[in-house]
Amino acid sequence: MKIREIEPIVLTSKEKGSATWASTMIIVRVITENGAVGYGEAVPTLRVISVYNAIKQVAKGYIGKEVEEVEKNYHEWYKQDFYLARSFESTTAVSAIDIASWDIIGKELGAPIYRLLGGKVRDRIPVYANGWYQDCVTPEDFAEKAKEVVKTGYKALKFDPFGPYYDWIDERGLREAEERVRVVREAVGNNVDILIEHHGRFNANSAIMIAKRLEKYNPGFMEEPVHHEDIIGLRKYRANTHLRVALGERLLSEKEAAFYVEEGLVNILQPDLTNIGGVTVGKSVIKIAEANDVEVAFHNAFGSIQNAVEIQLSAVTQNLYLLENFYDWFPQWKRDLVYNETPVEGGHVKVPDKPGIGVSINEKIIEQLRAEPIPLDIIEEPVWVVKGTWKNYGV
Ligand SMILES: O=C(O)[C@H](O)[C@@H](O)[C@H](O)[C@H](O)CO
Ligand SMILES: [Mg+2]
Repeated sequence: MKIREIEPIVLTSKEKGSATWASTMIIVRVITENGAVGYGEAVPTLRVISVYNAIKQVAKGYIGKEVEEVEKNYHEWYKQDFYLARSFESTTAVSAIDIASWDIIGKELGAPIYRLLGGKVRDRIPVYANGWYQDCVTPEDFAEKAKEVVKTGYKALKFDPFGPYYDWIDERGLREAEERVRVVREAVGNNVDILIEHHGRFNANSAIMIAKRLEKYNPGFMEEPVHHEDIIGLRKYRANTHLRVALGERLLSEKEAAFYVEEGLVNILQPDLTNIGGVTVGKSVIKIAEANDVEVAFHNAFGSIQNAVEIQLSAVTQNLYLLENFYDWFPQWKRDLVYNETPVEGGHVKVPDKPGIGVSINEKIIEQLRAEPIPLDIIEEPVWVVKGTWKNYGV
């Protein structure tokens, strides 16, 4: 089936997400010559306009191609683009089109993606909570909300306890971060995994000081402890702490993921199907991790189509640690977009059996919330921060 049309669509609403960049979704609708329709999702961040335009450019390479030939189509674009693995805009565009292609293939064959990839190894996906700590500043704020989260059945939660500290941290920052983590540990008990998000913003020395302060609370992992491209710093960090490192949300290709895994720089890999190359690249990255005793916890911070396809891949991942989950902190419209077909129950999501990405798309929501891509305003609290945890801090 030849691809006839590829349409990028920006969705946004007055009802916002828990982080600024999560308030918008960029989705892609792929239509074949015989009228089959599939959906994918791309990453918004601060680059809504450039991603929207990148999808239009990448589409030129996919229109007229056989939708089933996902491997060939990916490599054809890799060859054309030249800078593919260096361009987030291009890889997220390819990823979204690839996801939509798999959606179409699954729908044509009447099979969910997990069946096309060898079948599921589990029926329910264990998830961890993120996005739950909006407006938390004091240790008590964090403890109170953490208690509510575990009450609903979550066995793991992630948060960033470092407020507006950036690049380096001082004694006050260390003490306050420790206090937040200490009270959360006390609030949730010892059977819940506490996952520490650094958002890739510290130099190695500060990250090492943080690790030493927090190790007594047994964090499940330390995520992106140093700046993304600081491989020297990451090596230094690895040499100075035994804590497990999680990273992967900014990896843009199979080779890049292989490098981190094979160099022993990561314990828990967090590939994001919406920018690493979709299902086509994602399925082999899982295998690279598995062969090297690295667990997988897909990065899943944007929208309900990303969530749906990552549930499918989590179902086939033997070495799955957890799937990230914002679902309970999504604005309602994101749940409505997939008819709320993937709710979290008792810290798990049931793997849906519908074909393709496993959920149906509510076209009415698309028509209601479709928006022009516009530049986002730059405000003090960066787009990746869970709202209200930075600007109210008072440094
Ligand atoms: O691991 C993650 O989920 C990412 O680092 C981010 O996507 C943020 O957590 C999100 O922006 C909320 O702050
Ligand atoms: Mg992260």
